[in-house]
Amino acid sequence: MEVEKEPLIITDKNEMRQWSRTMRAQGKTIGLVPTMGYLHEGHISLIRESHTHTHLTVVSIYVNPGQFSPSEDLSTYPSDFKGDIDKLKSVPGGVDVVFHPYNLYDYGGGGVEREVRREKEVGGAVVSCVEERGVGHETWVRVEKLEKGMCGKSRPVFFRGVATVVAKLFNVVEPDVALFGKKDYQQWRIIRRMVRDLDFSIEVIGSEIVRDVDGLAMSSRNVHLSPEEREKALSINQSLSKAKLAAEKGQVNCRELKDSVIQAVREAGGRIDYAEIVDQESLEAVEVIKGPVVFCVAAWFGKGKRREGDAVLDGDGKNQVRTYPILIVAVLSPHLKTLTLIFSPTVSFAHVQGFPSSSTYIAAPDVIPSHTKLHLRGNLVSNGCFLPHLVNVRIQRSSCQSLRVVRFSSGDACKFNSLCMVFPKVNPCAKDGSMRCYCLGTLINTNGATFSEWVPVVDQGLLMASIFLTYMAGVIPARKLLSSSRNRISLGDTLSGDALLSGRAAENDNEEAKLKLPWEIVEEKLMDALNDVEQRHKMGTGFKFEQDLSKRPLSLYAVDEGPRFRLLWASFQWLKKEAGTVDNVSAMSASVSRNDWSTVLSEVLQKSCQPVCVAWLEQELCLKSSIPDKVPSCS
Ligand SMILES: Nc1ncnc2c1ncn2[C@@H]1O[C@H](COP(=O)(O)OP(=O)(O)OP(=O)(O)O)[C@@H](O)[C@H]1O
Ligand SMILES: CC(C)(CO)[C@@H](O)C(=O)[O-]
Ligand code: BAL
Repeated sequence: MEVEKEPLIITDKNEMRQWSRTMRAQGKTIGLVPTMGYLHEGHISLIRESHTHTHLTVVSIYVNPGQFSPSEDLSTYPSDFKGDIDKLKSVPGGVDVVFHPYNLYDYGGGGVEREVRREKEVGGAVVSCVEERGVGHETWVRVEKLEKGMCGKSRPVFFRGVATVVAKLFNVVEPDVALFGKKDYQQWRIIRRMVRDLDFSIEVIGSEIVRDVDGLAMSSRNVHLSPEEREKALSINQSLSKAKLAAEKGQVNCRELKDSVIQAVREAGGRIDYAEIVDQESLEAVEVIKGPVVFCVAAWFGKGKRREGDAVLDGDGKNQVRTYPILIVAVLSPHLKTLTLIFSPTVSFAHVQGFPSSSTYIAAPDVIPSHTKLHLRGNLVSNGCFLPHLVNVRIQRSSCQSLRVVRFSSGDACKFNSLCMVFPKVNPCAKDGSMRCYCLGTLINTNGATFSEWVPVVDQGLLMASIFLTYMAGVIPARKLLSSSRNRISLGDTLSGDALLSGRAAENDNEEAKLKLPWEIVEEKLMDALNDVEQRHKMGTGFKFEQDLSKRPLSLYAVDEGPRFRLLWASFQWLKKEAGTVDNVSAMSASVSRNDWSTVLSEVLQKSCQPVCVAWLEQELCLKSSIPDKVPSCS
């Protein structure tokens, strides 16, 4: 096992708080990933997400007795602390601290742990294993409305215990950001509400569900499922996927959508706890889909073992392809060896290797883990034509995930015009909702394109979109690393999401940089990148354009290092100019709220994406020589 970083293990609350305060005094930001241990890829995805937001990451491992009633499975909850630490050691980027308290309800001498006989808790009293032990803890946080439905119905003390222990963790760890999985959708919403209502100064981020190779949402309790039960439990995800597809095709009647899921789960031998389509914010049941909703399901399989799953439906049942919460996008061409993918909604990165032929894929983001190497197998193009189709793609990783990929037919190319780009979390300031930008549709004129022309045109547009996302995600090479890691600055490396090479991440580390305004920092980095590229070209170590570039102007080769930085440069100038028109963004940076930022960014992006892409495309298509001699301006 390759050790990335040895986490510091802290068991004492006061020591934990002291560590956090020391780090914060040094200007470091802290991300907290609360867990109950027995870690899997779902947890790891939260850690990766944390890396994109903060300097340091704390993972708490604590099986909280406060959220279990005495009749629930506290005593059989799986645990393997040593195994957890081993997993955490090998997470890319590492974990700084594992907070593993023995008892978070120990206040030093006040309470007495004692056995209470089971009979005492029957009779309607709402008690958790904390009260049962008589430790004297009596303060609970309740998020009164949101906790009522779904899981709250069958587990009356659950959310009270979750909200309370998370509030305690927040007070002990004092994080800047906290990360939760949307697998437990209601829990995530409840924590967000608690943070808002109690004025915690913490950003709560929801992370997409990570599924196992068979499609089952990863979960610590899955270990209790027998292979047969596991197989049956897949009915939740499978029927939810069908319901999601039906909703995307226009089915807005929730009764019918729910019935189809309930029936499928029952037929597989599951006992439904709940199957609800609810408003994403209020969690109130919805009868007809008109806005953003989420379909939550919990069912029992086997002896009291339960699986949960959920699927976010985009509210507007009228739209079809357009309502995919895309992006991305693999841009695949036969001559390419690797290519960077950028996935929304987490704006994460991956290389694609070994793809078989020219194709463009749009992947459903809910099933894509971040930082993933993809290996596409089989002939994905049949009869020279793309059919809208779902295919399974294996991901090269020890724990394989399944990846749903939507292929578009050449006939669907027109639909592509109306595809909206979604920039959900282009930066940590983005709101929970998505920022939409319709720039691609008009840029790519696929009308009348033949099959062979269509792919490169679309590829080109998508790649440019990716570059924008990359820019916005802060993945611009850091100044201090440019010279020392020159040989690493290739298309793949630069976009790999490697925290070391990430402009935003490196920027956070750079004390000097903090003193400057964001625009200046980015400007400097870009200038360095461009100078670096030019120098390497002069020294003959840079990328050589293909001889026949002019014959294939839309080839992806046109977007190698130099052009890519020039596009970023052009984008930057445009963004700067646009930013000036909405207000002086540099000056605003210290004062605007995070939500204002996302609105500003959204507007700026919408106004600037298309013209800058067009300007850049014009520049690049006119390039006769292989060596760029000047930085183009797009104004
Ligand atoms: N498959 C997953 N994808 C994304 N996030 C997940 C996934 N599984 C768990 N999480 C998140 O990890 C955090 C810690 O969860 P927890 O330790 O309870 O694990 P779990 O797998 O959810 O356990 P359980 O089997 O009890 O449901 C929660 O925010 C949870 O939503
Ligand atoms: C948030 C949490 C760690 C609180 O104990 C738990 O409910 C979980 O792991 O989902
Ligand atoms: N992630 C859910 C924790 C629980 O079921 O207790």
